[in-house]
Parts: sequence; structure tokens; C-alpha cells
Amino acid sequence: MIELQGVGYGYGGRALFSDLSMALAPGSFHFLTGPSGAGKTTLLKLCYAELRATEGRVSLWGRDARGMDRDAVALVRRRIGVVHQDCQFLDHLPVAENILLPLIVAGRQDEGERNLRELLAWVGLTEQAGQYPPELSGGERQRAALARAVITSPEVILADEPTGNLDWEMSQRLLTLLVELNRMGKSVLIATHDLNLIRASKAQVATRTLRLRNGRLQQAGADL
Ligand SMILES: Nc1ncnc2c1ncn2[C@@H]1O[C@H](COP(=O)(O)OP(=O)(O)OP(=O)(O)O)[C@@H](O)[C@H]1O
Repeated sequence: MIELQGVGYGYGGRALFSDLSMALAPGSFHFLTGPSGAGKTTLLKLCYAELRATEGRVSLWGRDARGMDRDAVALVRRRIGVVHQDCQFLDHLPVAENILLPLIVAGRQDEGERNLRELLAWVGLTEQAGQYPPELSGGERQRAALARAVITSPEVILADEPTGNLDWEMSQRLLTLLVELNRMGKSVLIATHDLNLIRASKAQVATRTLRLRNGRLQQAGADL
């Protein structure tokens, strides 16, 4: 679905990473780890065509991202749900409307009501639907961000530090939601610093861990 071959990227002419390859297959579950500033968020942005690789090839469902115009990118993004590091809510809209936004943008609001009710119950935010994002706790915000990422039924979920600043219990709860999505057949990639979260996932799901460090991507093994 998403494939990177020999990909490099840099800001302002300075290479951040190079010759990086990976593939997200249907139903796969990956963690992406590495030190702060290694380029995890940048790598996720390449996966959903927010950024274009400066070398190599990013293929999204078999199409080279480089040749995609805005409409093609918009189409492909509907197959990808992104949980952003900072949630990116519109604070003047209630939580329910924030979650519905991707469906509205996709012109599919008719699917909204039923999906929304189910999703709010699934993430445990039925009571908070009418509240505004600044009124939510950190864990509630992250769960709302996850609901928003999956309301369009994407095939791939890319989550950038979804458990950053959450306590252990809430991190586990979020991980369980992501594992449930994976069991429904979705491919999941989680960027995280939290090695305990990666270890805890092993009991629930078969995962691969990729480590981005010094401009290289390696598969992490038992050394985690
Ligand atoms: N828009 C930008 N312009 C210039 N430099 C940038 C930009 N975005 C990120 N960078 C730099 O690129 C490097 C990688 O950033 P990135 O956010 O991808 O790392 P990260 O591994 O996700 O970090 P963290 O774990 O702290 O979130 C950092 O040094 C960052 O300052």
C-alpha cells in the first residue's frame, strides 16, 4: 500500500536521512522509534504525501507520489488516517464536529451520524461529544484524534506519538484501540519514543519495530 524505496529527505539542503526503504502491507503493525529529531514525523509526512522525497521513490497504492497532482493526493489521503502529534483540532468546534470534519471534506457527511455514534462509544467519548477541544484531558484529546483519523474508514493509520504525555493506563488504552483497528485488517504505523509501549504491544499483536537513527532506518530486534 505504502512503499518507500531508497528515499531521502532534508530541510534547507541538509540531508536528514537517505536511502531509506520500507513497506506497509495490508494488516501490518509497525512501530517507528528513534531519538528526538531523527525524522520520524518527516517520514510519516512522506508516507501521506505531505512532503515529497528529495531522492528515491514513495509509492502509494502503486502510484509514484512525485507524479500526483493535488486531486490525486486528496484521493489517496482518504485511504490514510493520520493521528497528528499535536492533535490539530479546531478549538471553536465541538469534539463531535471535529471528528466529523474529514467526512465532510470528503463529501460523505451522510455516513456521519451512525459512524459518529459508534466511534464516540468505541473511544469512550460519548459524554464529551458536545465539549470543545480545550476542555478535554490529554487522553480524551488523543482518543478524539484517533476517532477523527478513522471516521473515513482508512486502510492505513499513521499515528505520531499518540501516547505522548499520557499516563501508562491511558497509553495502554490507546494501544488497545490501535490493536483493535489492526485486527479489523487495517495497517498501523505508530511513531513513538515509548519503548515500554512497544514491549507491552508484544502480548497483543505481532509487530515490527523500525528504528530511525543517524539518517538510517533499521529493523530493531531483541535489543529494544
Ligand atoms: N519544516 C521544517 N523546516 C526545517 N527543519 C525542520 C522542519 N520540520 C522538521 N525539521 C527538522 O528536521 C529534524 C527532524 O524533525 P522531525 O520532526 O521529523 O523529527 P522527529 O524524529 O519526529 O522528532 P520528535 O521525536 O522530537 O518529534 C529536526 O531537526 C527538525 O528540527
